[in-house]
This record gives sequence, structure tokens and C-alpha cells, in this order.
Amino acid sequence: MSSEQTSGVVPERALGIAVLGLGNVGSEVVRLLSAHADDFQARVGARLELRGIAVRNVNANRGVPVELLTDDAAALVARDDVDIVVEVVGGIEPVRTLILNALSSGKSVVTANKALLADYTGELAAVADAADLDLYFEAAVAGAIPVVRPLMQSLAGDRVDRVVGIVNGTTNFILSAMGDTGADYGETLAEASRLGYAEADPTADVEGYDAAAKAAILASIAFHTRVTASDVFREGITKITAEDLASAADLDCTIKLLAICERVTDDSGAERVSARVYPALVPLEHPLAAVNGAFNAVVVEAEAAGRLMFYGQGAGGSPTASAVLGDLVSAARNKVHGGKGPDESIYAKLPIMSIGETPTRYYLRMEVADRTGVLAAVAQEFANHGVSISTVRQTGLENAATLVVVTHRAPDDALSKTVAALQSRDFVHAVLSVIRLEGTSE
Ligand SMILES: NC(=O)C1=CN([C@@H]2O[C@H](COP(=O)(O)OP(=O)(O)OC[C@H]3O[C@@H](n4cnc5c(N)ncnc54)[C@H](OP(=O)(O)O)[C@@H]3O)[C@@H](O)[C@H]2O)C=CC1
Ligand SMILES: N[C@@H](CC=O)C(=O)O
Repeated sequence: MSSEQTSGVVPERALGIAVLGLGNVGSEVVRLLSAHADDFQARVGARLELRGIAVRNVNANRGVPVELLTDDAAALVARDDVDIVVEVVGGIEPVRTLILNALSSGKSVVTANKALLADYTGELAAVADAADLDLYFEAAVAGAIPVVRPLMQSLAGDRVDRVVGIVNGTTNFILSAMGDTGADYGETLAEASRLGYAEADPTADVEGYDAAAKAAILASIAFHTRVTASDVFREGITKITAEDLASAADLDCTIKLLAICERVTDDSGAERVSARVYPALVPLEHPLAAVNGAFNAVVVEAEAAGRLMFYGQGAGGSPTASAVLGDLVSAARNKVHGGKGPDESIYAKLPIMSIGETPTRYYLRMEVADRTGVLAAVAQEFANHGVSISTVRQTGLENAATLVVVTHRAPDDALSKTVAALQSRDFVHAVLSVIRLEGTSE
């Protein structure tokens, strides 16, 4: 027995932390870790000591002690004095291998990498489980907003039926600016990158890949079913125009890029999972309509809890670092006290419903010939495909008219076939825009 123990003084314990990546998120993680080192020690019961930071370019001026920087992430992960690895690099390789190596050598992992998790959570979680280690990823969905842990833990006793959210800050920032001030798409995207919201390749944001990865993560947790990015139907915002936003406003709606994850009962009475991402018309009275800028919000509908809404900053270095550090504290506490946190519990294994079978509603804006019988012919095309029309609005031009049609719900396939059929008719000069509606209840 040491003299400290016999004298009642508890020896100071330390946990070694390796941070991979020092960009928008990593630099805030490192800054907050060092600024609040004593607070972290009090919360964890051990000092969190930064052993090293992996980057690509060690020569760039970063405002951190240079001796902490390394471009050899694999060697940093392998160090014996590292207990927890924080991955904020992004992409698939080399980080997938680095995380597997970390878990295989007894290190818990915290990651913000939704692109990786959307396809590899199964593989990574299996290694973490086998080694009794934590794999935490709260920051991977909706930045600072706690939504992974509430779904995984707080709602574990309820039956979640629907999760719908604005989960990409960059596209919400762009759509909000276009709607409010008619701001230019390209300039607003550049501003989102400058503010640290956009991915290293912003195509992931504007084409909906980032939101689809988050939808896969949310659907997997909510429905206890493995859903990967390729199971998620995806459409981005690149075709949305200022005119679409103005036209949506005329209908008392706005347009938001939504991630929608639903438990759907099919015609045979069996349950399936639908996961999809697309720009949707959202009525102004809907809680998601008021979520603007880089803010995110996730609405969860559960059988016993009813409707819950989680709202906050969905992107940016500092908000995301908050979620990363929350996970780091949890993983560190488990290192101190033993054991590991709960994981996804993927036991239901519900089949995936394709977008074609999924009931949706369409908003269509088209330019048609302004002559007798055209409205009836348009209505007939909808009827031919078993699609019921909810509202029609026509505004006349000189020899043409703009027709806005909103449908009732129908299988998405029937709706898209109706659009294709309309496009082939000579009285339809152009289908100007096709946007789905949030809500499948009508
Ligand atoms: N930004 C945000 O709002 C959010 C981001 N995320 C996720 O967090 C992660 C990081 O995002 P973000 O900080 O914006 O990304 P950045 O592009 O700003 O930073 C990436 C960092 O990783 C380093 N890096 C790249 N490749 C390697 C490598 N092979 N080995 C070691 N280091 C490497 C880069 O080094 P160097 O500096 O030398 O180039 C850089 O420091 C991503 O998975 C992202 O999807 C999640 C939620 C929100
Ligand atoms: N690029 C992402 C960052 C957070 O996940 C976004 O814009 O939401």
C-alpha cells in the first residue's frame, strides 16, 4: 500500500486523449479541453490529458503546442498512454482503420463522422462491444443537439413511429437566406463554408448526402433496424429556386431539406422503415418551418411520449465540440468507473420500404397552354394514375397559364409517373418544379 493511500490522499488519475483532426470541430474540442481542464477533472474524476493531435500538415500555424502535433495518426492511436480517441477528421479511410485499431487496442472512441457511421456502425460497434468499449457519436447528428442519446436511452422504453428533422445546417442556412432576402445560392454556400458549417466537400451538404447519412443513423436507432446510407432516398436542394420559395410562401408554406424516418405499415399489414431526404414544402404553422439559419431541429413522434422536439445549433465548430466533449466525458467516466454505455440495439430488423412504395404528397408547378379542356386533361392524367388532387391554382399569362397542383397522398411511384405522363403531353409546356410535402396524413 502506498503512503498516499495510507494517508487517505487519493492519487491523481489521468486519462490519455488522442484527437484526430484539428479543423473546425477539432480546434474547438482542443481549446475547450485545455480551457476547462479542471472542470473536466471534477466531472470525470480523472484529468483528461491530451497526448497528441493528428493533422495532415504539422507545419501550419495552429495555436497549439507544436510538440502535440503529428502527421502519424496510426502511431498516435497505438500509444499505450492513450485511453480514448476522438476522431474529427471525416471521410471513410484512413479513419475507419484508425478507429478499428483504436478499439482493438482497448481505446474507447468518440466520433462526429456521420459519413463513416452511416455505412460502418455495424462493423465498428461489433468490435467495440466485443472489447467492452464505448463508441459514441452524439455529434454526428444535428451538431450540439442531444438526439442520439435521447433516442437510444430516454426513449428506449417507448415505440418511436416517426423522426423528422432539419439535420443539415448548411442547406437550412442557404434556403433561409434565399427565402428571406433572395440571397444568391453560390455566395450563401461560400459563407456557410467560411463559418465552418459545410463539409470539406460541400456537395455532401447541397446534394443531401450528409442529411441522408444522418437519416440512416437516426432510423437505425429509432427503429432498432440497421439502415445504411444506400437505404435512404436522397434529393438535394440544388434545383430549388427563389421562385419556388416565393411560390411556397403564396401557399403559406416554406421549403426545408427534411430527413424523414418512418415506421410504415404496408398493404399486407407488415411494418417497414422508410428513410428519405428531400426538399419539402412545410406549412408555416409546422414547428420545423420556424427553424432558420444553421439551426437544426428534430421532431420525434412516439406512441406514449407523443411529439417531442429537439432544437439547437446543428453545425459549426463550437456547437459540435459541445456534443463531442459530452461523449468524451461519458467515455472517460466509464473508463474511471468501469463498464460501457448502452449501444444501438439493432434487434427489430424491419425491411426497408422503397421510395416508390412510400406514400407522399406532391406540389407541382407547371406552365400549360391556356385553352379549353386543358384543366380537365391535366386532372385526367392524375386520375389515370390513381392520384387524387387536393388543390389547384391557376394564374394566366398571355397564351399560357401557370398551374400549381397539390395532391393528396399516393405511392411516390404513382406521383412520379403522373409527372412523367404530364411532361409528354403537348399542352404542358414545362414542369417548372416538383416538390414533396411534409406530412403524409392527407
Ligand atoms: N463542421 C461541422 O459543423 C460539423 C462537422 N462534423 C464532422 O466532424 C468531422 C470534422 O469536421 P470539420 O472539423 O468541419 O472538418 P475540417 O475539414 O475542418 O477538419 C478536418 C481535420 O482533419 C485533418 N485531417 C484530414 N485528413 C487527415 C489524416 N489523414 N490524418 C490526420 N488528420 C487528417 C485535417 O488536417 P489539416 O488541418 O492538416 O488539413 C483537419 O485538421 C467530419 O466528420 C464532419 O462531418 C459533424 C458535425 C458538425
Ligand atoms: N455540414 C454539416 C455539419 C454538421 O453536421 C451541416 O451543415 O449540417
